[in-house]
Amino acid sequence: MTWVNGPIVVGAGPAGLAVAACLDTHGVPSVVLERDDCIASLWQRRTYDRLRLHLPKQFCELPGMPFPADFPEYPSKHQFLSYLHSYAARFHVAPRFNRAVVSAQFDHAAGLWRVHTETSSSSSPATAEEEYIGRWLVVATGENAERIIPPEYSSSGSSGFSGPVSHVSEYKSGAPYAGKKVLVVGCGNSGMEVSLDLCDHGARPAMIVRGAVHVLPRDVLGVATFSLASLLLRFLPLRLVDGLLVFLAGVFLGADLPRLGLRRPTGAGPLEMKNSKGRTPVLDVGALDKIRKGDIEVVNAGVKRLVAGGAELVDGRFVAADAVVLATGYHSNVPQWLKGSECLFSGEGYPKVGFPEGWKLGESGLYSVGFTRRGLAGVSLDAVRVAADIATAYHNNNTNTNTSSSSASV
Ligand SMILES: Cc1cc2nc3c(=O)[nH]c(=O)nc-3n(C[C@H](O)[C@H](O)[C@H](O)COP(=O)(O)OP(=O)(O)OC[C@H]3O[C@@H](n4cnc5c(N)ncnc54)[C@H](O)[C@@H]3O)c2cc1C
Ligand SMILES: NC(=O)C1=CN([C@@H]2O[C@H](COP(=O)(O)OP(=O)(O)OC[C@H]3O[C@@H](n4cnc5c(N)ncnc54)[C@H](OP(=O)(O)O)[C@@H]3O)[C@@H](O)[C@H]2O)C=CC1
Ligand SMILES: O=C(O)C(=O)Cc1c[nH]c2ccccc12
Repeated sequence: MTWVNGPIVVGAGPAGLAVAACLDTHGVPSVVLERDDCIASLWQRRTYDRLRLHLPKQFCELPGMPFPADFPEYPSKHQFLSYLHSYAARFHVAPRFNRAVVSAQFDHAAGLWRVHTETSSSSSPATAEEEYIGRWLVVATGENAERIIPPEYSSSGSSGFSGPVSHVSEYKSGAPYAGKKVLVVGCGNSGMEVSLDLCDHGARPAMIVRGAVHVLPRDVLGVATFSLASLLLRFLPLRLVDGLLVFLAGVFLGADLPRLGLRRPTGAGPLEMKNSKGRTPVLDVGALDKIRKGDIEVVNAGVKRLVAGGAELVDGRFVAADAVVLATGYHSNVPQWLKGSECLFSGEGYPKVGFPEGWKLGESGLYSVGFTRRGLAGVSLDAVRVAADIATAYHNNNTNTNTSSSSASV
């Protein structure tokens, strides 16, 4: 059992690093528990080679340390990772790796959090278990903790398809797919960008687009669309900004998107959709051109099941494929390990109280960082608030403890 004098932070992605760094600047020690063997494992292990930040860098930096001045407006994943390594070093964040939190529960009698971890190593079949105990628990496991594999693509849902079926989190580049027909499922940023990458590597992608999607230009006349939106949001209501974004998309991307198979949702606009449903608008970095040229085929139907040589669609059609890449999204894993806090976290693993309040959850010392569907900017906002709140309690607590212990010793 390990007593933690300070908060226990679960997850060493940007959110865990940011909150631990902010705590450090407040003079509060913390223990960061990470299931993987490195920081920012989503970025390091589960993303493709060509990935760049798709918001301008000023919206993606963590509290207390700007990106190096020579970074481009949209840093590459390698640049982002080198920034994160420097960030962790600068703020003395040294996570405990290979510790997957399997349960965390508040012990009401003791007024403390009890956190259990498991370590499985490839060299030994035995699983090591540990218990950490502390007054505060910070959930920083992210909105993208687990990949989504829809049932029609699971081995039990498919019959006779012999090609590889993988999730986009395993995709590095299109090189192994050269000359192959690849079914890409999903048209979020991952599906669009992987389809583009497959084209660039001489593969032939067909992209399953079963619903509607907001596509925006990443930049408009050299200005980042996101910067423009952030500026407009200072003066105008969200609905109006969304209307302007859709108008700009029509002007700069063309009015033929529905004809290409990319229908825009009729209800919520792009930012409203991001905030309410977590569905990020696609920021186009070149896939649209490839769709227009016919290099990426858009298939407007869901898949019923995978069969020999391809996929049977729900409308009865057949699409040939040698391989399938699932760009079907991610989900939070908080309900799997956070016990007894169902009144605070939804079944989907998000705080029940929405932005901007969801960073502090109840009175038991439970906090969350990175669940506001606002990307890295949201992470930073949460981290600053959480660290300041915990620091106040930590320093008050220490003052009281010191006073009582010194008076006891008198
Ligand atoms: C491909 C991709 C690109 C993105 N690009 C951008 C972008 O350009 N700009 C932007 O603002 N946002 C972007 N995002 C949003 C993304 O959510 C953030 O970039 C960021 O990674 C969120 O940080 P996080 O720490 O909350 O989550 P993560 O980066 O997912 O980190 C969570 C950490 O918790 C660990 N963990 C999970 N469960 C456990 C457990 N039970 N026990 C211990 N550890 C655990 C994980 O291994 C991981 O290291 C992108 C997301 C994806 C998937
Ligand atoms: N920085 C960058 O450049 C990048 C950022 N990202 C970010 O990562 C996060 C995750 O993105 P992404 O991986 O694209 O996931 P998303 O959740 O954004 O998209 C999932 C896609 O899969 C589709 N889908 C889900 N289930 C099925 C199914 N059973 N059959 C057919 N289609 C299905 C969805 O369509 P439907 O609407 O029909 O459910 C949707 O199009 C986002 O926030 C995104 O912005 C991702 C890549 C690059
Ligand atoms: O790329 C992502 O996943 C992000 O979460 C970044 C992001 C936060 N808010 C947005 C609004 C529009 C497009 C991207 C984002």
